[in-house]
Amino acid sequence: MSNPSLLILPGDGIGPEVMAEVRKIIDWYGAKGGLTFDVTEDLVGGCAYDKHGVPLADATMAKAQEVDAVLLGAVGGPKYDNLDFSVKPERGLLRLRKEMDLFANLRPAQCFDALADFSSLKKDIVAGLDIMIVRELTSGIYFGEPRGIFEEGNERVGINTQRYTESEIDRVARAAFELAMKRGKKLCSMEKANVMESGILWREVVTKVGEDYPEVALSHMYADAGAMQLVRAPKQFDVIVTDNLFGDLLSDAAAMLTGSLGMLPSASLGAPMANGRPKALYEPVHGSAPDIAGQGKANPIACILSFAMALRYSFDQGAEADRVEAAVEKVLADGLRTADLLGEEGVQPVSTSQMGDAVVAALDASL
Ligand SMILES: NC(=O)C1=CN([C@@H]2O[C@H](COP(=O)(O)OP(=O)(O)OC[C@H]3O[C@@H](n4cnc5c(N)ncnc54)[C@H](O)[C@@H]3O)[C@@H](O)[C@H]2O)C=CC1
Ligand SMILES: CC(C)CC(=O)C(=O)O
Ligand SMILES: [Mg+2]
Repeated sequence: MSNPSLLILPGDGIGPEVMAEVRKIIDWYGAKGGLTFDVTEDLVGGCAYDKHGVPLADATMAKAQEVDAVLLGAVGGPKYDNLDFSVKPERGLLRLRKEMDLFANLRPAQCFDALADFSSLKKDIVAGLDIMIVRELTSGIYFGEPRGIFEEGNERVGINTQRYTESEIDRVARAAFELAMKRGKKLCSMEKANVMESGILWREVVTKVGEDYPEVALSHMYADAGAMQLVRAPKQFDVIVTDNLFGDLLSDAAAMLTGSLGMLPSASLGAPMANGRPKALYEPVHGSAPDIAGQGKANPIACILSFAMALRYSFDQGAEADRVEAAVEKVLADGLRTADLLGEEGVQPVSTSQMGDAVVAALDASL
């Protein structure tokens, strides 16, 4: 049987820095962990634009469609801010998500015990936190038409369109209910049905899908109140399902409950392939962090935990995913902190690479 295949797209800014640490873990699995992956690497984002004039070459897109899973670092940066929107680095990532049809973006926010003191919230509010945000990823306002900047009378108008079909809502709702069934059997759906027709339809369809999952306690919240509840009492939630834009915002906010944006992984999943596993792309929730890029300051844990999600969802290696997560937990419990996790007096930060090395050492110790 052939090895599982991985396409690695490090991208821009801190993307290559955090991905280098994931490569150490992939190498560790090849050498000692009994799992060998066929890895190919390619360009996405600004670096792809620099080489090909587009943020995602067709050949890279085709590779992404063929492999068992894609791992992505981050895209974008100030160098590309004034590019025409059609070739901006972020469009490369949007194209991957759309053409791979990765409609369910799983963004788990877990507060490791060692970081409970470091969260933006008080310790008792976040200790033991383990919630899952399911963000719809291939539709909504990031993709709806019409979009653009148009002339209207004697001024310009910027337009984006929030658009959801029933089937788009149905499939992401089902993914969220399935997850809720495996977790705490509680699902909260967030939209703005009070002011948006797409929100009204969202609520109707999620409620209908809920009839197929009578064991799951379904609730609905307006997304603005949901944002407030997320920082007031996050442990009231188990699984949250929401649209593309609200999910983008709520998951960055949830990251700070865990201590840092550098802690939040994600899995973007589509329909099952012939082998029964979903089409999938794994990436940290954070961006290319131009303010710290090239300085060895980036926290690689979000990217490492994204690889753990790949082990779980694409490679049927739940025990190995647990092993990687336990290794991360150990290095944090040992007191290692990248600069984004510093708060305590007198603690010296470790570099991106030292954090990756420590996780590999913890994997060694786990054998
Ligand atoms: N999935 C992706 O590739 C994403 C790309 N972006 C792009 O990234 C660029 C920068 O966007 P920003 O709004 O600054 O968001 P960002 O997520 O890159 O950074 C926000 C803040 O969090 C910090 N941060 C992020 N990741 C970190 C890590 N691993 N370790 C330590 N600190 C970390 C940064 O230093 C910065 O202060 C933009 O071009 C944006 O479009 C933004 C979000 C997601
Ligand atoms: C295309 C991305 C830059 C949008 C984003 O912030 C995200 O998906 O988290
Ligand atoms: Mg985002």
